[in-house]
Amino acid sequence: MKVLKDLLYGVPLQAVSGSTAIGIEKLCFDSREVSKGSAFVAIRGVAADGHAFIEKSIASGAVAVICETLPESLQEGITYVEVADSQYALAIMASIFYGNPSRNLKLIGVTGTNGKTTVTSLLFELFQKAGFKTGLISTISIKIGEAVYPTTHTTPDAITINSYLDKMSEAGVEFCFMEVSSHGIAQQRMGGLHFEGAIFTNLSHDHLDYHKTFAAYRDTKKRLFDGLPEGSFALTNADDKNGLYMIQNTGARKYSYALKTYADYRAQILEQQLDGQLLKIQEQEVWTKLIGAFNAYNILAIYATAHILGLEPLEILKLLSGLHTVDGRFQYFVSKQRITAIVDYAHTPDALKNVLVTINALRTGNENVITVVGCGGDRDKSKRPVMGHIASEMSQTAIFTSDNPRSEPPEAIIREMEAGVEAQNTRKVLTVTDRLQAIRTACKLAQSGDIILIAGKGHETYQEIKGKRRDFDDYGIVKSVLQEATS
Ligand SMILES: CC(=O)N[C@H]1[C@@H](OP(=O)(O)OP(=O)(O)OC[C@H]2O[C@@H](n3ccc(=O)[nH]c3=O)[C@H](O)[C@@H]2O)O[C@H](CO)[C@@H](O)[C@@H]1O[C@H](C)C(=O)N[C@@H](C)C(=O)N[C@H](CCC(=O)O)C(=O)O
Ligand SMILES: Nc1ncnc2c1ncn2[C@@H]1O[C@H](COP(=O)(O)OP(=O)(O)OP(=O)(O)O)[C@@H](O)[C@H]1O
Ligand SMILES: N[C@H](CCC[C@H](N)C(=O)O)C(=O)O
Ligand SMILES: [Mg+2]
Repeated sequence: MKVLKDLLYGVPLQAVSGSTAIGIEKLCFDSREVSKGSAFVAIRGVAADGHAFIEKSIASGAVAVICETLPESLQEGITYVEVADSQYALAIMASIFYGNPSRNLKLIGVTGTNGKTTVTSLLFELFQKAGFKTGLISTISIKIGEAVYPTTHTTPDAITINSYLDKMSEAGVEFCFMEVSSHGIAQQRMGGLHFEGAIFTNLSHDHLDYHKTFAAYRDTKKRLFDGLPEGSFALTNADDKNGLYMIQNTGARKYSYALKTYADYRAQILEQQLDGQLLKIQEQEVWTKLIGAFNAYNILAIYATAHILGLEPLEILKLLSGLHTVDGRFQYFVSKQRITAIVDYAHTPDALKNVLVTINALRTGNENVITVVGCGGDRDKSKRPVMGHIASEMSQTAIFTSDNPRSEPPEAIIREMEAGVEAQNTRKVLTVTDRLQAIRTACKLAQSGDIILIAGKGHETYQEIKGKRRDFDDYGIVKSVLQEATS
């Protein structure tokens, strides 16, 4: 059992009512999770205000309440702690509750609009293969060595993060690679963590529904680097126009990587084909199964990180060439009819453009590119016309369909995508609201040699419509449709 006053060490307090020398069995930020002996942290969120659930949490057994505003009437026998920032308090308390596990291993955070899952997952694979016990916290899953755990967020809440870091530390994990989303930073989910280093991939349009302006989104990402402890490292993409800005105020050791400009770590693309590309990294050639300029950046960031963390260049290059593509990231197969189907998690304008640039560079003649794409509901609406524009401009046929409409009418989302299509491209666009039918349509339209891109959902195994999730797997579906066509 933990003692409340120990959990509050380092949390700026505004007022305390009751004893802090009490035992705490469980730490919660959701009243529905509270049980006897819990400390309940009330958070003002986007949809609700945790302060409204203080009484409910006490009725469920909470013995301490941490909040930004004390309730008007205080209950006897309950300890109330007023803090300026509940989210920060939760993060610090969660770290202490689990014994500050981030200090028992080397934790490396990866942030940026695109490439976080790719970079963290491949660093995980590389360090495992190099013989280290390794951990991963990513959009797809959480891993501790060979053990795999499902996850709901790219960056989980502070309690979940610390509970997994604790498990990792118990299992003897030496390195943990973790995706750091802008929502995670804004909500201080990493508040009490000790980072060994952080990596910046790139910055482009996303999540403006939440951050409102691009500058606010950018500055949220920068906070990860501003907060790095002394002795840690900050690695940035010097080709990205915000790359140097990200690390300008950090106290960490600074490193950069780039394909175009001067940087500590440099790479060049020598050859490119569907099953891989040949890169030159720091004057050494290496073959990788991951294609596209965007993946050259990812591979270079991985090389630089492994080098900064002490691996030998030749060993890194050998391991890099053995890395597999990440689920749902440029995951492809070629059917018997010689149709190439690619499933990719491009759900931002920049990612969609990068993937289509890569695909178009693979065309040798008159092959058609058929893109099936939609945009998620209840999320950044301003990316919809931009993605509609890119898909119609860079494909011979674009089939606009549903992604995860969530609570929005799918047709309304598609209308917003259509608004970005230029007049000369409208004849290239088909609308098939049902994603399964859209994939079937693409398969029917494709001729031998053509390339089908199914973008936006990547590894996801569900589709969320009107708040309900049903099984859905882009890769499994396109594979079975194309195989049925030949059987
Ligand atoms: C908009 C957003 O990010 N919301 C996250 C946030 O919720 P919130 O604090 O706004 O929650 P809220 O529903 O307003 O409720 C406020 C408080 O009241 C509490 N409550 C609520 C109801 C109740 O009965 N009792 C109770 O105590 C809630 O637990 C909460 O503490 O904090 C929660 C706990 O950490 C998250 O689960 C939740 O993620 C929602 C589900 C979500 O969809 N988030 C997405 C957008 C997200 O975080 N995405 C990023 C990826 C972005 C990227 O790819 O770059 C991610 O890291 O996954
Ligand atoms: N370095 C990169 N630069 C630009 N685009 C990229 C890069 N790496 C991957 N992409 C594109 O972005 C998509 C998502 O990649 P990935 O899942 O690695 O990003 P992420 O940052 O983890 O995304 P999320 O914010 O959803 O967690 C890929 O499917 C690909 O289309
Ligand atoms: N990490 C992204 C995932 C979007 C994936 C897309 N398929 C959608 O549902 O919008 C986000 O939180 O916006
Ligand atoms: Mg991710």
